[in-house]
Amino acid sequence: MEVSEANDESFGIEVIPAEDGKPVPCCPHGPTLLFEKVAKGGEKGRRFYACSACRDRKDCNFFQWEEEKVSEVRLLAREAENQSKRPVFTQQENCSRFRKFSSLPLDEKKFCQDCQMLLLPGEHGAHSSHRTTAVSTDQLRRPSVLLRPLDNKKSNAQYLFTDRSSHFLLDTLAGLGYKKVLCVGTPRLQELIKLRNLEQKHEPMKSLLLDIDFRYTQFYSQDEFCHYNMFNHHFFDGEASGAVLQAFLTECDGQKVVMVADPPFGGLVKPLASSFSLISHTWRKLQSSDCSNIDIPMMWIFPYFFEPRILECLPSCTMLDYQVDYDNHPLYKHGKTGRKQSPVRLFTNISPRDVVLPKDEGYRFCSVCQRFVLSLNKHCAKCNVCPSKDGREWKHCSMCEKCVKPSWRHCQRCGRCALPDHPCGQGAGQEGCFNCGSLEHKRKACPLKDTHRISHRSNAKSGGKRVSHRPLLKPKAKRKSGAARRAKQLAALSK
Ligand SMILES: C[S@@+](CC[C@H](N)C(=O)[O-])C[C@H]1O[C@@H](n2cnc3c(N)ncnc32)[C@H](O)[C@@H]1O
Ligand SMILES: [Zn+2]
Ligand SMILES: [Zn+2]
Ligand SMILES: [Zn+2]
Ligand SMILES: [Zn+2]
Ligand SMILES: [Zn+2]
Ligand SMILES: [Zn+2]
Repeated sequence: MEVSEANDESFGIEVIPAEDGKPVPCCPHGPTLLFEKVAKGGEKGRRFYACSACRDRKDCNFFQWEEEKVSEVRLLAREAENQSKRPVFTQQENCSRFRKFSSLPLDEKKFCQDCQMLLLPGEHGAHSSHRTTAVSTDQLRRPSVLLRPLDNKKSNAQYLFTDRSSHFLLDTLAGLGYKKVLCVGTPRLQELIKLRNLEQKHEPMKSLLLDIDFRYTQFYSQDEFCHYNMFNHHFFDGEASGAVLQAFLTECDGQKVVMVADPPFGGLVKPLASSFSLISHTWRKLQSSDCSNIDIPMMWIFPYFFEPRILECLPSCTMLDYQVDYDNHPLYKHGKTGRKQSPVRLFTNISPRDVVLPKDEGYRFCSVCQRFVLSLNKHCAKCNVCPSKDGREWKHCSMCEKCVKPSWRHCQRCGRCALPDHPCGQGAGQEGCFNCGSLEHKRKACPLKDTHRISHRSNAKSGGKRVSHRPLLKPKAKRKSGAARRAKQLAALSK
C-alpha cells in the first residue's frame, strides 16, 4: 500500500530492536537506538547507534558503530557531556522556585523570554538586558501560551492543539468516564485539565505530563510532570519518575486511566509503539483484575498516512476520522489561512463507536462500520467500509476492486487507478514522492533520497567519510522552507 511508505523506517534505515541485556550507549537523551541501513534489494548495511530523539546532528551528534570499541577516555568525555546537558535546576528546585514565584506581588513576577524561565527577584539584574515580560496569574496557569513553542522542524516542533481540538479530546475522555489522563507530549491537554479543575464545574481529573521539554518543570510539581523521552521510554530523573508513573497508573477507587500521546510527526513509529507498549505493560501489572491481554486505553495522535505502520505495531487500534488541528501549524489548522483539512487523526484502542464525533462539524455515525465518520466519507457497499482517509469522498473502482481518491482515474495501461498525469507505464508516481514532493517518482526512487538524510561525521573507522544517518523531513541544503515543502507533500498527497 503506497501510504505505508510515509514513514521513516522505509527510507532505508531501520530501527533494530535492542537485544536483551546488551548494553546500549547513551547520549544526553538517554539510551541510543540501533539503526541499520538497508540497501536496494534488501541487502543489510552496517549498524550504528544514534540519538533516539534528535533528527538533526546539530541537536545531538551521537554516533557509534555497533561493533566499535570506545576508549575509556572517550567514555568519560561522553559521560561528562551528558551530565553537562542536564537542566540547570532539579525538579525539586524548580518546585520550590515556583512556590516562591507564585507568592510574589504581581509587579515582581517576570518571565525571561530569552532564557524561557520564570525569574525570582534576585535574578532580575542578571537578565536586565534580556527581553522580559510580566506574568499574570492566568498566564502562570497557561505555560503552553507563555513558553515559545519549540520550532525545530526536524526534531521537535511543538504544535499546540486549538481550543476546538483540546476541548473535544477532554470532553470525550471525561464523557467516557476517565478520571486520569497520562499526557505524553500533550502539554496543552494537561493545562486544560488543570484549568477545568479550577472551575469546579466538572468532576476533577488528574493528569501527568511526560515530555522532553523540561521548561515545563518550572510550572508543575513532581507528580504532575516527568522529563521523559518517548522514543526510548527514558526518564531523565530515573527511578523517582518511574515511581511517579507507577503511582499515576494505579487505578484506585475506580479512577480509570487513559493515555493521550501526540508525538512529533517525523517520529519513528516502531520506537514510539514500543514505548507505549511499555507504559501499557506497567499499567497492566498494576491492575487488580486479570487484564493479561488488555492494553491501557490510548489515543495516539498522528497523520493518517502512518495508519498502516501504526496498525502493524498496535493492531488493536483503529484510526478515527476526527481531524485534529493546531494553533501554530501553517497547514494543519482550520480556517482561511490554513489547509482546511488537517491530515492528523486519532488512533485509538477505545471502541470507535464510543468516541462520538461532533455532528455540527460534519461527522455522522455509520451503523455498518460502527464508527463516526466524516459525512463525505460514504459507506461503500462493495468494500463494506467507509473508505476515505483524507476526508474527501472516495469512489469505487470496479477494476481495482477498491475505493480510490476522487482525483484518480483507472489507467488501462498501468492496470490500476492513478492521477491522470501519472508517469504512465512506469508503475510509480501515484502519490508522489514523500522525500522531495515530486509527483514523478515514489520515495524509494527519489534521486535526492540520500542527500535528505542527516550525515554524521563518524570517527576513525569511517575514514572521515560522511556517514548517512537518519532520514530527515528536510534535506540539508537548497531546500524550500519546511512549511513550503510540507505544503507540496500534502498537495501531492491530496491529489
Ligand atoms: C506535536 S507536539 C504536541 C503538542 C500537543 N498537540 C499539545 O497541544 O499539547 C509534540 C510534543 O511532544 C514533545 N516531544 C518531542 N519530542 C519528544 C520526545 N522525544 N519525548 C517526549 N516528548 C517529546 C514536545 O515537547 C511537544 O510537547
Ligand atoms: Zn541525543
Ligand atoms: Zn534571560
Ligand atoms: Zn461505513
Ligand atoms: Zn469501494
Ligand atoms: Zn482502478
Ligand atoms: Zn498509466
